[in-house]
Amino acid sequence: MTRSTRQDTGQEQFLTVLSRDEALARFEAALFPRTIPTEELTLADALGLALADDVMAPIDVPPFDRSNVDGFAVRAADMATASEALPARLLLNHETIACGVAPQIPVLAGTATSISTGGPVPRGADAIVMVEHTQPTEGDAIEVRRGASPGQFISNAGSDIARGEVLLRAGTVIGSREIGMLAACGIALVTVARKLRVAVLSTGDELVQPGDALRPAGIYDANGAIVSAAITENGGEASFLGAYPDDEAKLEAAMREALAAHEVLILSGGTSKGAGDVSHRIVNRLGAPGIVAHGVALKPGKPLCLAVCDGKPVVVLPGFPTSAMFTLHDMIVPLLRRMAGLPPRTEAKVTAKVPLRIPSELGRTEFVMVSLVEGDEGLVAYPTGKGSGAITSFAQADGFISIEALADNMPAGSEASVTLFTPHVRVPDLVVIGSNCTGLDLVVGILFRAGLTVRSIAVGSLGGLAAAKRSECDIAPIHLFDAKTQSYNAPFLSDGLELVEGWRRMQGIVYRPSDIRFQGADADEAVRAALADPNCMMVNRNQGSGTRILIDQLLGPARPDGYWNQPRSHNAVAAAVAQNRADWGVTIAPVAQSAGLSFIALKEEHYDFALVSARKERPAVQAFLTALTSPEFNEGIEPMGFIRPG
Ligand SMILES: Nc1nc2c(c(=O)[nH]1)N[C@H]1C(S)=C(S)[C@@H](COP(=O)(O)OP(=O)(O)OC[C@H]3O[C@@H](n4cnc5c(N)ncnc54)[C@H](O)[C@@H]3O)O[C@H]1N2
Ligand code: MOO
Repeated sequence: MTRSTRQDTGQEQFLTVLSRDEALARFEAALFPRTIPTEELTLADALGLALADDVMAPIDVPPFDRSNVDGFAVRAADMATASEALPARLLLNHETIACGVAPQIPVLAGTATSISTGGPVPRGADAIVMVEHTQPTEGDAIEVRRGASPGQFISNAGSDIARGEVLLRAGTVIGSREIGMLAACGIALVTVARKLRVAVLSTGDELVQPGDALRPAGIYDANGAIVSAAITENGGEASFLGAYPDDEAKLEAAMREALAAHEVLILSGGTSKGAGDVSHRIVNRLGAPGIVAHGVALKPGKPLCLAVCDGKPVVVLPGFPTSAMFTLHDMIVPLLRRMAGLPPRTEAKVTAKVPLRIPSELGRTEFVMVSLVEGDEGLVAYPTGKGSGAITSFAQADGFISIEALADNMPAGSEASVTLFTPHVRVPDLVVIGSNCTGLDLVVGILFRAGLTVRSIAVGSLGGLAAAKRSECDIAPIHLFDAKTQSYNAPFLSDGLELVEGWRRMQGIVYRPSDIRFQGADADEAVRAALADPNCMMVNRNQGSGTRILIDQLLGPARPDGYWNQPRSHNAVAAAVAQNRADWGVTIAPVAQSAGLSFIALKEEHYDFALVSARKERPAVQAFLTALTSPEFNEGIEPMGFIRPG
C-alpha cells in the first residue's frame, strides 16, 4: 500500500505502514525544535510542574550560625581543662537568646549566654554546651564538668544551602520536597513549563458517556476518560470535549474549534478502514504539514495516525481501548512530556519466563500485555490479552513484552524482557489462575479486607490446571466434567495437587421470560418445543466445556439452527438470549438471574479448587481456606445464586 486509494466499497487504504521508529522520527521532526511555553506560578500552583530554569539559592540556609540544642553559648577554650574534679566556672551574660532573638551581648572569655535550640549564636561564642551538662551555681554563674569541642552543636550559616548554589535544576518536577527547599530560601514564585493544554475528543456513533443509559448496540466511551486521565497523570491539562458521531462536517467543526483553543488535539476511533472512519480525512485539512504517519507496523496500534497541523500535534488513536491506551503511553506521552519540558518517565524492566506459546502477527511488532507471578524459578509472565478490544488487557497488566515483527510466535518457555508499568514488580500474596466466577469475588473480598493482595488470572479451567502443575499459582479454580467417571474435577488432578471443594452452580436452560414456547415447560418439554420450531435459534457452548457435554446430551443427534455459535462463557450465552440473537441456551443460574432470563434447572456444576500442596502452608493460602468456611462467605454465597456442597 503506497498511496491512498478510494475504492468502490467506500473504504480507504492506509497511506503507508511505517515502523514504529520511523513514524516517531517523522512526528518528532515535524514537532521539534520548539520553545517550551513558561509561566510564573506560586509554589502551591507549581506542584507537579517542571522548572523552566535553574534556581539559585538567594540566601544562606540557615542564614546565621544556629544552636542545635538548648544550653549555653560558650568559648570552647574556657573548658579545655574542665573535669568532674575541676569544673569550669562561667559567668552568665544578662540575655537569653530564644528563637527569633538577635543577640546583643558578645560572649567574652569566661562567660556564657543562655540559648535555645534554633537561636543565633552570639559574637565570640564558638560552641554550645547542653543545659543538662551544666550546673547553676551562686553568683549568677554555671559550672561545666566536661570539655567542649569548637563548633559543637552549631550549624553554620549556609551549611544546609549556600547562597549562590544551584538549588534545583531546570526540568526538575516540583514536589513537596522541592517546595520545601524553595520555601526555606524565601522563594515564593517560580518559572515553570506551562501545562500543555490538550483537547480530547472521542468519535463514533455508538459511544455513550458513562452515567448515561446504554442503548442497544451502544458502547460506553472509555477512551475519552482514559486519555484525559493519562494526560493529567503526565502533567497536562486535559479538556474532554465529548464524543462526536461520524458526521464529517460536525466533527470537522469540533476539531477546528478544539485546535484553536488548545495546543494538542487527541482523538480516538475512526482511523481504520471502516465506512464511518472519517477523522483522519479531516486532519489533513487542518493545517500543514498534516498527516506525517498513518499506519504503524505495531500490534496493538496499527491504525495510529500522527499529524502536525500548523505546529500543533493532532493524534488519532485507534478506537479499541487497549490499542488507544498502549499507543498513547508508548508513543504519544513521551513526546507530550518533552513538549511540556517534563523529564521522561523512568522505565523499569524485569526478565520473566513465558509459560505458553504466544502467537504473533508477522510483519507487526507485537506488544503483549502480561501479568507477573512468582514461579519456582523466578518470574512468570502471563499474557492478560483478550485482544485490543478489551480494556482489561492493559488495565490489569503489570507490563508488556514485545515480539519482533519477523516472528510469528514466542515459544513457551522463552525468557522475555518485561517493561513494567510500575517502578517495581508487585508480588501478590495469593495467585489464583484458572476459571473465573463471580462467587470467587466474595472470597477475594474477604482476603482483601484482611490486607492480602490477590492476583486472579482468568485462563479457563485447563489453563489453570496447567499453571498449578507448573507451580505458577497457589490455587486453580476449575469446573471440568469427566464423562467416563461422570464426575467433576477430581479425575483431573495429578500428583502435587489436592482438591478443595468450592461451591456448585446450577446449570439450566435460559429463555426470555416473554417467550411462550418455553413458559411452564420442564427441560425435556423445552428442548422438544425448541426442536419443533424451525425458527427457534439456540446458542451452544465451546467444545470441552462441561456445559457443552450437557447440551449434547439434551440434543442427541439434533443440530438445530445456532448450534455452531459456540461462545466460551456463561455470560456470552445469557447475553445472546437476552439480546434476541438466540432464543435458548444453557448457562448457570446466577448469570441467568442477573441477565433477567427465565431458567429451567438441569444439573449442578461443581466449581472447585486445585490446590498446589507444596504451597498449602503459605499464610495467604491458609487465609483462603479459612475464608471458604467463614460465616461471611457462607452467608453471602447462596444469595448470589450458588449452592454450598453437602
Ligand atoms: N478491515 C480491517 N479492519 C480493521 C483493521 C484493518 O486493518 N482492516 N484494523 C483493525 C485494528 S488493528 C484496529 S486497532 C481497529 C481500530 O479501528 P478504528 O481506530 O477505526 O476504531 P473504530 O472502528 O472507531 O473502533 C474500533 C472499536 O473500538 C470501539 N471504540 C471506539 N471508540 C471507543 C471509545 N471511545 N471507547 C470505547 N470503545 C471505543 C468501537 O466501538 C469499536 O468496537 O480496527 C480494526 N479493524
Ligand atoms: O492495532 Mo489494532 O490496535 O491491532 O488492535
